[in-house]
Amino acid sequence: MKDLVVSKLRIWDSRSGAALVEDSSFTVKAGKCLAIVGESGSGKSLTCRAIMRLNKAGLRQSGDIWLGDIKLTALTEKEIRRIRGTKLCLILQNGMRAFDPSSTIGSSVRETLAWHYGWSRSEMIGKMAKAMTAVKLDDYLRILNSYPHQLSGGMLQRMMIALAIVLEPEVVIADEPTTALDTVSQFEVLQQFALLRERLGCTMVFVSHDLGCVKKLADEVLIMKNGVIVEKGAASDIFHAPRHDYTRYLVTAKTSVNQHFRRLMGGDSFVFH
Ligand SMILES: Nc1ncnc2c1ncn2[C@@H]1O[C@H](COP(=O)(O)OP(=O)(O)OP(=O)(O)O)[C@@H](O)[C@H]1O
Repeated sequence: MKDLVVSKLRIWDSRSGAALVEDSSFTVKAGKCLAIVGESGSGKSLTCRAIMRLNKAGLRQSGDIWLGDIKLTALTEKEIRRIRGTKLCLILQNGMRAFDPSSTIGSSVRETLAWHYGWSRSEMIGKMAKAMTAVKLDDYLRILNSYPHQLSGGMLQRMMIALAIVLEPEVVIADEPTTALDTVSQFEVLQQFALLRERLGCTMVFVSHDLGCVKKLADEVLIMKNGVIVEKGAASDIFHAPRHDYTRYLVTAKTSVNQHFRRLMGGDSFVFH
């Protein structure tokens, strides 16, 4: 396992020249989970996509990104494509957009796995069945034969986690993977992320608006505002001794929402700490 190092990342719109992410530097130690938190439009997704080298053509980026001794920003398109999936895996907010809507889940998965590994069809199904059982997708044949629109958002997210289990990447980047889900599915998917980390020992970058999720998963937290990192540090410090006004605002806002909810529900048991 290797550290993921982002050094002086800058992203801008090549047409307008507008800076979207400015001088962003951070390290995710091997096996640790970094949460990126910030309001809408603060540059969280662009940062994740820059690591994957998946930002749109109209955007430019400078700065270096390393995974151990591999300089991701210097790889050719062919080389980075090999690394996506095997070493880096991106899990998106909307499972519907991750799978081809005109193919069954099984054929999308087979295509991804065949691209990376020379497994036979039965080997692939065997591995996926095991991984799907691990994320509580029990009726695996029915699910593999379904189209994305026939599955719920929570099932599609768990399907992506199952795929990550099979691909065993070194780094999992999850861009708001629970935002589009109802509260029960959010809780279940979050549990699966915790298990994924335990199982693979992978490094994780987890983008979330939800400080409850962040508290559950993250070792380190990075707070972004208007394309700039305003604070970074150990999760416990961010929650208990935030230094920046904006971080204090986020933490206080969460605490007051929780207190309000607690008063409404008449106790602690419903609050997601
Ligand atoms: N392809 C693009 N071309 C131009 N500007 C873009 C492009 N993609 C994103 N942006 C802009 O870059 C800024 C950061 O976007 P980004 O998607 O990283 O925000 P975010 O923090 O992930 O927000 P959210 O929580 O809403 O997903 C926003 O102002 C957005 O409008």
